Amino acid sequence: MTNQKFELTIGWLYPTLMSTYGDRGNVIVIERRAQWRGYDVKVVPLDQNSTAEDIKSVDVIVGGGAQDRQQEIVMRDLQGKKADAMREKLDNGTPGVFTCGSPQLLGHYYEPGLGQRIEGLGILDLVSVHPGENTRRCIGNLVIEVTASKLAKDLREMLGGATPYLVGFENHGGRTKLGETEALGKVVYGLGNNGEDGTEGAFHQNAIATYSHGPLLPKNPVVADWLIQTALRNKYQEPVSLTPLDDTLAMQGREGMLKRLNVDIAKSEVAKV
Ligand SMILES: NC(=O)CC[C@H](N)C(=O)O
Repeated sequence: MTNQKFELTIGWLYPTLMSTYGDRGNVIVIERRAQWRGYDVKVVPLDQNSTAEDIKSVDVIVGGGAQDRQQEIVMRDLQGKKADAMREKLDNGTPGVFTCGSPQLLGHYYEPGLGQRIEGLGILDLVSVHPGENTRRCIGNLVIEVTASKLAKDLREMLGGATPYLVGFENHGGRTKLGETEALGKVVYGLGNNGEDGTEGAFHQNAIATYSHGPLLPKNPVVADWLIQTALRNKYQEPVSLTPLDDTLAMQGREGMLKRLNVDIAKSEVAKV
């Protein structure tokens, strides 16, 4: 089979409500990296005008960060059949990347600094609470080592045996505590889920949840390729290997950031910020 046959549909959650923090970059990176390899790509907004069928039709899902007010509007819309469709997709291994406000909504609930608790979809076993408007926001560069076992193994393989580190930028008031859901990784620099237990993000089947904006994928193109590869394998039920792309600039950017943060990834110790 030639690459030309592959078609990839990206579902983008609430583009106008959940793009406050630049996570649109994740959609662009998946789209471009798939196009550069000759695949046909469609980007489908999954929002107030969409149905549960639209959610079911996509191969990979991207959800960005949002402010508390927008999260509430999204959760009111994402009910009933749409919620069921999201649950079914993620439980069955549709890959996705969900940043900050999105994972808060995929958990059991999010308690904003002001106002009522927002019930989540409960797909991820986690809860998020904003400790109040007068508390410090978690803002700054973030470096994590991916520890979620399946993802860590795949990324390590794709990186030729190197330890998978992700570089990003966090900006959140909410603190997340994980239940049974596996963490995405451990914090090497920054605060992560709550600034206390050293965990960052969550991983469920093939869904990546993270506090890392940046956006995440331009800074960590290997994750974009993992999402594309997983989506195509699921869809076509056959092994898919992606043509390598020249990521020299992204790699230089990562090196520069690690140097600036004084993170020695060889030691992988939790750095204090
Ligand atoms: N960056 C975000 O998505 C912020 C999400 C959330 N409202 C918080 O401040 O925790």
